[in-house]
Amino acid sequence: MRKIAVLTSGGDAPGMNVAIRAVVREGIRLGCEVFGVYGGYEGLIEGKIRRLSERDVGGIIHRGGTMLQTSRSERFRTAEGRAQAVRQLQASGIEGVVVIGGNGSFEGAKKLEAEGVATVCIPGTIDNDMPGTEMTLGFDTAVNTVVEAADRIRDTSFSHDRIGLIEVMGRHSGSIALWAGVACGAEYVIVPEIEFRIEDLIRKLQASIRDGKRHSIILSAEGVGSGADIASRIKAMAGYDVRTTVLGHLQRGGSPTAADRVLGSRWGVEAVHLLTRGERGRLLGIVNNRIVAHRYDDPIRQENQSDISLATILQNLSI
Ligand SMILES: Nc1ncnc2c1ncn2[C@@H]1O[C@H](COP(=O)(O)OP(=O)(O)O)[C@@H](O)[C@H]1O
Ligand SMILES: O=P(O)(O)OC[C@H]1O[C@](O)(COP(=O)(O)O)[C@@H](O)[C@@H]1O
Ligand SMILES: [Mg+2]
Repeated sequence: MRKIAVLTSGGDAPGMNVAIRAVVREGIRLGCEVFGVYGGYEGLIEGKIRRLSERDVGGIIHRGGTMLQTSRSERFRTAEGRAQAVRQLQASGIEGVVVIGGNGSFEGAKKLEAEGVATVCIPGTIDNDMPGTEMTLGFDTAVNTVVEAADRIRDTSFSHDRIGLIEVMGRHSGSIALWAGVACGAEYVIVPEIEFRIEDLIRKLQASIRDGKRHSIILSAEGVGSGADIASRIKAMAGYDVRTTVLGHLQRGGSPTAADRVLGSRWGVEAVHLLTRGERGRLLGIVNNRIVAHRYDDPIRQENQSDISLATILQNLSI
């Protein structure tokens, strides 16, 4: 395979640029022509494809977002849209595509593979909700961003004897809330994977207050609903002063952590090696710090889908 392309799709994630850089530089090192598709699957349909040099991916290793930009493409969900995408690749003589994205993008990559295009998928999403991997690209950075914010909110919550409720991202996943919750010493975490009873939360807050601690940090994942609604219910039932912060897209940007930079580099290089060896239809992952490549048609185990044992640790360590 001599012509390969790389694209980013779905929600952006810190570290996507690192993976793009690795695909381009390793591809060229091995004698390939490497193309960037601009704007995810939507850009592919529109033929926004440009050859990239090693220099074109200089100065991006430390930058969040994706230099190729991304999209959520309704057209790519249709057979006509995908047929147009395949035609665009054929017109440029591209035989293999590295797709960097989340679970939706992975579904798209499987469809592209079924249409005859060789694909390898790199799990890139802050949500950490993909099968076959203990970690997704961008998750570590997002967790660190949340921890930094939560530390700041704890400072002011302590000063005012308040409850700080922080709503974090995770479309259907509590992973960010669980990891950041343990890391910032949160008193409570509310995630879609665990049934939430507001009475339990209020009992815990009351016990803290009886014990002389009058501030607490609660992390709620967006998948359980609005943090502001939960805060209103706490106020209505127990009368506590609760301030809500929705971190939102703050969590999606920013410079990737070293862990994400190393992961993105390893996956980018591996994706190129697979395609140039003719191994296609693979979803990359990391398990026990080893890079793995699952075949799309293998039953892919979820290695670490929201480790809810973290909620028990958090519960037992917070007082
Ligand atoms: N079942 C599917 N078939 C074809 N394309 C899909 C499918 N699911 C998702 N996609 C494509 O992948 C894009 C990104 O998916 P999305 O779920 O929004 O983000 P992410 O990949 O970050 O999880 C979608 O906008 C769509 O173009
Ligand atoms: O970019 P948008 O459209 O605001 O989407 C927000 C969603 O994207 C995420 O930030 C990341 O999810 P994906 O990587 O799967 O797209 C979710 O946590 C959130 O629910
Ligand atoms: Mg997703």
